[in-house]
Amino acid sequence: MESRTSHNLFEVYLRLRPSPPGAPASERILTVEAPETKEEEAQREATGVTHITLNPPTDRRRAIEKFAFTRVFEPDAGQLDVFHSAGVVPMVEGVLARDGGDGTDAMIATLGVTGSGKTHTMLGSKTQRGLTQLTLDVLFRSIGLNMLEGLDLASAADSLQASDPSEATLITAPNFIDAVCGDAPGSRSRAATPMIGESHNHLSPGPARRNIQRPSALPQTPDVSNIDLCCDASAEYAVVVSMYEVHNDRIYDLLSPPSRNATSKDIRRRPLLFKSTEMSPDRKVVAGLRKVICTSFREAIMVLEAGLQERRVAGTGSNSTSSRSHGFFCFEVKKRTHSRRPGPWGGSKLTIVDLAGSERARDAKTAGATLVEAGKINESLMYLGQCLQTQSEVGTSSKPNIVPYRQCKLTELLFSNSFPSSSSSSQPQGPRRNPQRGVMIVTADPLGDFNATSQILRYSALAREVTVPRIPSITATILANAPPMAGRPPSPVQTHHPRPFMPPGSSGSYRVASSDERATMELAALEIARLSDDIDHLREEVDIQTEARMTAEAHLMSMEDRMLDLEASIRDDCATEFEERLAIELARFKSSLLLEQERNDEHWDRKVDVLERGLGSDEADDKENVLVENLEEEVERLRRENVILKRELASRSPSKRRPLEERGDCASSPQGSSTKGEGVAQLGRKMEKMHLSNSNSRTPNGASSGSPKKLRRLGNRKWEHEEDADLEC
Ligand SMILES: Nc1ncnc2c1ncn2[C@@H]1O[C@H](COP(=O)(O)OP(=O)(O)OP(=O)(O)O)[C@@H](O)[C@H]1O
Repeated sequence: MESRTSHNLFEVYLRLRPSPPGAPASERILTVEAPETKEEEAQREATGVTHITLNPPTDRRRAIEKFAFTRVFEPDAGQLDVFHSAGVVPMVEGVLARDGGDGTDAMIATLGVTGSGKTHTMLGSKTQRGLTQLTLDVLFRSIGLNMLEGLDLASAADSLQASDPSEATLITAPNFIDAVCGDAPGSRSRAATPMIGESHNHLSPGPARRNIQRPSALPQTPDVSNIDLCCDASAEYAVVVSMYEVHNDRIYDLLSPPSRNATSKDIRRRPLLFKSTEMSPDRKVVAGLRKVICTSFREAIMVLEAGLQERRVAGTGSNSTSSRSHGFFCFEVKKRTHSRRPGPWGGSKLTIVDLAGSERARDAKTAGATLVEAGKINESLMYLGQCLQTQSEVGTSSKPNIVPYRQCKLTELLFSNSFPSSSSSSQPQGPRRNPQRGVMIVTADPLGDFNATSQILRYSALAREVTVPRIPSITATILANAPPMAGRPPSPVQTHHPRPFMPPGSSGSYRVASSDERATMELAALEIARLSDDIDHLREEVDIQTEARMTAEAHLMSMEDRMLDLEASIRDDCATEFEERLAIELARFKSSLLLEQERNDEHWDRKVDVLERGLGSDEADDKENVLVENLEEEVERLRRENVILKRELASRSPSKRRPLEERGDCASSPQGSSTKGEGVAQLGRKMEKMHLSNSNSRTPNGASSGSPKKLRRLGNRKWEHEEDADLEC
């Protein structure tokens, strides 16, 4: 079996946890086999142990499997052994990029069954440092004097914030620590989670959160002060820490306090988005995190402790050590040229991942929400397993290997930086980043659950071989039915190691049987062997089917959850759209109502106009009527005057009695044959005519030659003269 290493995704190491003292060695399911040849021994000295054997429990008839890893750490391996042998130091060197440039991202992750030692490996214990502390110690020590100083921090914070592509809120470590530690004044108040894109002064204390205790003494062992790496001498550095967890396929910030719902007063954590940014279109980032700028190892450890506490409390509601979520601890090593006019910030990041432990729902006896949670964890680990298996199949498969890492948040976060970034069309000049270097430390308990351990090993091993197929122990079966041999206890070896079928009688230790009996026994043995084979087959089938059913159930649960989410979002969308449309329709209705009102008003205005105009024409008619009345009055008056004049004429001398006839009556009767009666009637008509012509030809000053007043004022001489003329006629 060839163990092969991958340079693209992860180097996979297996770490066996020590067994409790007094545990029976016979129950060990994982063993490291001793080298059988000198060559094997030499190779082991050079590379260390690379294979592990998985022995099924004795009550099961399953094949013995052998798994290959980059290296297997036996139970006695300490934290420092793992730190050195897993190649953490070269990874830190890659992140520091001493020869200039941005460096290479690094990721160290642990994978294993619950209780197998993942957290112990990554975070250590009260007395021992884990890989995280050791790595950070080396990192900060190596940066040394090139670390940004306190005085420069204020100005650097702004530029760090500006260069961050993840819409994060940056805060300095002293302020963050003051806000989260129980001894900080005013730290008891809980402020809201900053919104995405929201920023506040990174020098002011950020919102307070759960109170944590300042650790009085941090573990000092193992000591890594002898490891001294070089950093880029021409650069100044800052370390930006962010922490988040993946729980039920959602990402939550561990450095932001949960916000309190305004209405229900519930404390809620807002899930974050994992999205592409303009600055790095082909690389995704977790958007909206809170990040803390640390300039010393101690600060980084304090921030780490705060995030871990949040993870414990938020994940389980208690300070339980069991990880119910996948924890991501990111240390972005920012660097820029160290000169009077510093250049832009670049750098790379080191991510430490403490994955949740896989657990068999049947064995863990979980129920309800915890079962769903366990289902989600198992589902995400199954997807991770698929990705890792793709890596192990690279050498054996002729098909192009596409890592299916987009199936869940966990694998997206773990693998999205594992491939070289292609410069996008929008940024053709953009820097081309190296794929991250990844180390996966698989932890296993040699005394742990066989099925769970077997599944994890199958997922993660670089290669696998079924080395010793277990043949049913036919002889043992037959011998078990045979009468015990006198004076000799049955050997335990017989139950563990297959032996070829020995026909009774070939050895003196068996009783001599007749040929018939032998033939029957041989047939029986063959039948038993066949049945045992069938049973083995069926058992394996059942195991596979059970595993598949559990996976399907977990998948179903997650799908149901997604459906609910989808339904909720569709409902939200529908409600929003309905409200928008309602608002539009209301606005339209209001505007048409206004228009209608305006039209009505206009209509009424026009009606009023018509009415007014109608009333105006009536007035004109009235004026005409008044004029007619005036004329009638005038005629009446003239008639009266006429009567008066007639009376006057009648009272005058007979020689002067026909003055009016002189003025026109003679014209109407040129023959002079008109009678006296006709003359009087004509006079009346003349008078009316005269009056009308007077009224028509009235001069502006009111003077008229034919005015009756003037007529009245005519002197006697005139009348006489006129009368004379009449007479002449
Ligand atoms: N290599 C080791 N040396 C000493 N003790 C260990 C080692 N590995 C694990 N342990 C102990 O085993 C216990 C369980 O380990 P740990 O909490 O690290 O498991 P885990 O895999 O992180 O579990 P979970 O998935 O539930 O978080 C702890 O008490 C730890 O101290």
